[in-house]
Amino acid sequence: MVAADVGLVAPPSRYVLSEENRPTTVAQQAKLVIPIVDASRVAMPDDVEEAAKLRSALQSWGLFVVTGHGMPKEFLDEILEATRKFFHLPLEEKQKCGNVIDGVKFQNEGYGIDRIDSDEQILDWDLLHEYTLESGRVTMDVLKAMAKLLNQEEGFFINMVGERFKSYSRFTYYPPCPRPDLVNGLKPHTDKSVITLLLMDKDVGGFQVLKDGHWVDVPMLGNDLLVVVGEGMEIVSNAIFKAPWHRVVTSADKERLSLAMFYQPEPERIIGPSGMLVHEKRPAMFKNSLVQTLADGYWDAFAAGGRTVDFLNVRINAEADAELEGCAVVANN
Ligand SMILES: O=C(O)CCC(=O)C(=O)O
Ligand SMILES: [Fe+2]
Repeated sequence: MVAADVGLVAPPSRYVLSEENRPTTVAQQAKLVIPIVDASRVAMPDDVEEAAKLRSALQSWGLFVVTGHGMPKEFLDEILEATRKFFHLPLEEKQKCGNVIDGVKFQNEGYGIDRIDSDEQILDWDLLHEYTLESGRVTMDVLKAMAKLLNQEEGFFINMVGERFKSYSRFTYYPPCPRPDLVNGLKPHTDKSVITLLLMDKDVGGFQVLKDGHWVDVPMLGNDLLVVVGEGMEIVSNAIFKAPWHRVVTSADKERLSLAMFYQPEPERIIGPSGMLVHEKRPAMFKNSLVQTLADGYWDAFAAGGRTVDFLNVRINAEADAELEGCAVVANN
């Protein structure tokens, strides 16, 4: 690109990050391999080897690639294709299902910045419904396996968050950006969910996770999904499982899609560290909070570039944030 072109294709200035917050070259790629867990194996009661992989993935990353989830390639392709079709509709069509009512009131469902959902007519309801069921099954298996890692009965986390706990789907479209070095696709954040299950674009990468103070690329996963621990899990597990910081960087010439399913506790529940995981050597790391309060605080925390537990002063003990020490990118954001 010649210098004169840069001005023409540069992103609008309000998207351009200050120098210290720009996506930097990703470090230490060669030595790092994102952990992989087989969902069908981890659901087996006696698969000690797979349970050990899950433990190590959670301890060192807070996320992992999930294989063996049983969803056929054609099914996942169909979902991504329907999502793409929706985002390619003219703006007026997409705005018919906008997430702002009467130009003011922001609602959870709809098309818009930050919170994006599907138009059921385009991304047909049956398809999304089936995906919700399938991904719910995978998530339940993961939650059961996580409970067993802590020597608790299978339903430990599921009961804590409530059997009616909710899944929100968020479809995100990242247009190509001529200067990926200057902007975020999605800024650094932790999820507020208990668990997030992510179906990512098969052709365009961009997801990065903060590991030991460095941003690390999560490669494209094909038919595999990504499980990400959220702040809800961090709270109920008394910070034994921690929510990783992650972000998305853009591509100069390709659009990117993702579909995130966020599993969240029933809004009227109070959540806090489980009594089973609080003891003399490990006091409670968080106060109890109403789920709805955490949910409401999330977007303010996101806007401020922080975590909900910190933004709402839910954290009692600083230990849970050790990973972030020395990371200017997030601290300054
Ligand atoms: O688009 C992605 O791959 C990640 C999305 C994400 O992290 C989120 O929606 O919370
Ligand atoms: Fe996220």
